Amino acid sequence: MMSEAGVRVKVPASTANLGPGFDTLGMALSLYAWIEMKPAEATNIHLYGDQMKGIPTNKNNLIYEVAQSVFREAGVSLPELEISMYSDIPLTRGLGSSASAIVGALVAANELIGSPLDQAKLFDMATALEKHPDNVGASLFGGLITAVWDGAHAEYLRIEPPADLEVLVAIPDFQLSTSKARQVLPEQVSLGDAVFNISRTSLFTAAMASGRLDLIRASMQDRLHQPFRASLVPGMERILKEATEHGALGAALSGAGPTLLALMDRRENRGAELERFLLEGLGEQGIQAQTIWLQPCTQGAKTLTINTGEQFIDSIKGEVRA
Ligand SMILES: Nc1ncnc2c1ncn2[C@@H]1O[C@H](COP(=O)(O)OP(=O)(O)O)[C@@H](O)[C@H]1O
Ligand SMILES: N[C@@H](CCOP(=O)(O)O)C(=O)O
Repeated sequence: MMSEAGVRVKVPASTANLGPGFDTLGMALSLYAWIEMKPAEATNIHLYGDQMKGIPTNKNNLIYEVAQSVFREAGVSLPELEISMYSDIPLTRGLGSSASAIVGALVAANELIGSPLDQAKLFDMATALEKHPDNVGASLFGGLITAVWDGAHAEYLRIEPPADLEVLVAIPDFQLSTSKARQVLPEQVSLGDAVFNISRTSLFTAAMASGRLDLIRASMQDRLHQPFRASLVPGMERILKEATEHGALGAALSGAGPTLLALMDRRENRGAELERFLLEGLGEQGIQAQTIWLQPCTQGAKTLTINTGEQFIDSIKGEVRA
């Protein structure tokens, strides 16, 4: 049944790959976007927050287009929508902004028309749009996910991240689109490098599933994408190599970058040292960055209650970062 009052969805950011798990591993993070969607007489798109600059507010908007793909799939016609969105997820920095927008739009549009599509269908649609299941899986299901995609269907397993895991991200002040960061990757890799990554991804996944934070250092290593992307993020190579000497359990390029991510055990008391190391490592290369401490987010995209008369932006004020 159609929800005339509209629906509101909160969706987490995500970090993909976690080093070795290229296009496979993703983890939801405690940084969020909110999307509200209502049936309307004419389409109107309101975007709030500094992160939304430059995003179209007409029917070319990704949220609108994704919503229409849900309606098409469900055989429903709903061409005019009122959409509001606020996001704390920086665009084009490797924190899954496009995945969270896609997942938020899929979940909101589906809920708006009475949820005819199940989660598995939404995951397939999200992966087909994003082209890899890692970010969208994390934003949809929360926690750490390991996923496979055969071009039509995605399968995943969700792992509860260890409770003591903390995440530090250093977000450089420049954008790097995922498509540009994929263009530098080789078409073929050696058997040795494939084995290197399979073994680390397997160990990392098993370590996370069993709470063995001590195994992150050995397993958060990659030869498939980070070495090729290093030239796009000056300072990254040294930071990834030396972060464990400054309190990190391990470090990686977040998604396709340029954000760098370090995992830490919250019982360690070396957060300030690690933060300084990341900022100095980038600063030496002339790159300004913002650091944010985050937690793994255990919940995926969720629908929120809309109270009568409550304005979208007022309703989320207490929760946004800025
Ligand atoms: N809320 C949104 N509405 C419309 N487009 C968005 C939204 N969020 C992200 N995008 C699109 O996704 C692009 C970023 O995707 P990508 O290069 O994969 O980086 P990332 O997902 O790591 O932020 C943006 O440049 C923009 O075109
Ligand atoms: N596996 C992808 C992940 C891209 O993540 P994003 O957050 O940068 O969009 C890749 O490494 O290309």
